[in-house]
Amino acid sequence: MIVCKFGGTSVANAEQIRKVANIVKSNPERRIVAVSAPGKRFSDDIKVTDLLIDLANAALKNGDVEGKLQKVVNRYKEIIDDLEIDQTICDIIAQDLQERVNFDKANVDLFVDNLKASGEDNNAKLIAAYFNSIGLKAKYVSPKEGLVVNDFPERTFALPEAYENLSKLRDCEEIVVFPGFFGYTKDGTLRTFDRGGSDITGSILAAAVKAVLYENFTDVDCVFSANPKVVNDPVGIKEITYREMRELSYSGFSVFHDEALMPVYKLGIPVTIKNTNNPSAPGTKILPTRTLNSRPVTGISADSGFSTLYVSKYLMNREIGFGRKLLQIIEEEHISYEHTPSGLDDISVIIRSHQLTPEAEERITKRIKEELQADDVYFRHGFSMIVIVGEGMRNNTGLAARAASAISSTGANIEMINQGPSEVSLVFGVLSDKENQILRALYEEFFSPISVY
Ligand SMILES: Nc1ncnc2c1ncn2[C@@H]1O[C@H](COP(=O)(O)OP(=O)(O)O)[C@@H](O)[C@H]1O
Ligand SMILES: N[C@@H](CC(=O)OP(=O)(O)O)C(=O)O
Repeated sequence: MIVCKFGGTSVANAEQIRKVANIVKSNPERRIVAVSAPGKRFSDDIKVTDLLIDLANAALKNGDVEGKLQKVVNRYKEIIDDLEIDQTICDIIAQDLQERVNFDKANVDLFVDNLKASGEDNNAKLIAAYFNSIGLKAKYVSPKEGLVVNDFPERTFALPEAYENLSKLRDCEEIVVFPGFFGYTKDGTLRTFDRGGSDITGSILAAAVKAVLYENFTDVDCVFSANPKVVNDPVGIKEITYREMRELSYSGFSVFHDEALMPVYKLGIPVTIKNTNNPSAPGTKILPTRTLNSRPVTGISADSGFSTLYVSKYLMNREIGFGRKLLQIIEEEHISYEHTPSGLDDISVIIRSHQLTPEAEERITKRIKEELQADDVYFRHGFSMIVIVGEGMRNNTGLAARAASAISSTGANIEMINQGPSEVSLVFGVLSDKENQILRALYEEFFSPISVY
């Protein structure tokens, strides 16, 4: 049994949904299909999820609810008309959206989650109806039927019982069409995963039914060794390990959500990234292990939106518990951290900037000064992390020097270097203004002139 996930670009309009049906039809092993909300049809288009966030904000601030709701309905209506499926589904979608707009607004996050999730929920109903209209026996299955997630406000994740509950989908006679991106808490509250979280749903389903393969369909032939929107014609990756992919998707390879690897990783279920627009291309295989080739670096990613908290104190290294106390102050603000590069008397904590507010920064700074008697404490913003990843890196000397020299050729200053103990990745913190230039310079250093798949 194969679980497939089709991303927003693969279900953005009627033409794409026809391709999805053909892909599902072409292999009888494809029994479970997770779908996203309609995504971008062209580069300046707006994803349905973003239209829904806009609608939710209008509902919260007494904005143009009717106009924004109609915009969402129109996206579905166009698809329904083109696919020539029963029009009643359009009325069902309009009514569903109206009900969600009238939902309790006491908890703003849960209200927005409820509207956001309708993008995939309604698309799954629509796609199941289309499959049936062309004789492909299919059934819409709601995440209410077992995708149990944890309670608010912690980051959303599937509880262990979700896997047991969803395992029964194995026995479904029809093709299961399952909406991505959300689940329900034990008391029936809807919660979404992070943006891009339909990848996570597909992975949970694959693990639950113990699929032989999780196929993730998107709009590129494979995972490339660098973002194709920044680097011209990057090398395609044929095989990549879970941990290489985890590092790369964490730090900018938006093609696959980093949290989506966990459920399949535990069971060793292989993942392939494939193109809905070119399904015969072999795609990229994500596997527990791979044979190393002559190239030490598998991919280079870059992501912006980082801040650093800098703390210095003379004789910090002698003070037992300094690091723990510092991280506890951050924990008490419900903030997670990414890296902690340190010297003898100073330490930096790298944090995703979206978690910070001026008030939180002030509180943290004050507490570190008062409680830890630090000499110097301040935040800096506007950083990017550039990550070089490869299982072959640990057997290669001089790699960090080559990377540093490529970065310095752009005139950028390296603000931070971090190498994890597994030596599968090397992280450089730089100011964001040179991010793309640095990515291109590093690509040139490690991949040119080789440009074949
Ligand atoms: N290293 C990479 N390899 C392939 N695609 C990448 C990479 N980095 C970023 N991307 C982008 O990821 C996009 C696919 O992800 P996404 O937009 O989430 O698709 P979907 O709609 O299928 O969920 C590609 O169109 C590509 O621009
Ligand atoms: N629609 C949601 C979830 C998702 O996974 O979408 P996509 O498959 O288009 O990345 C989002 O935009 O975040």
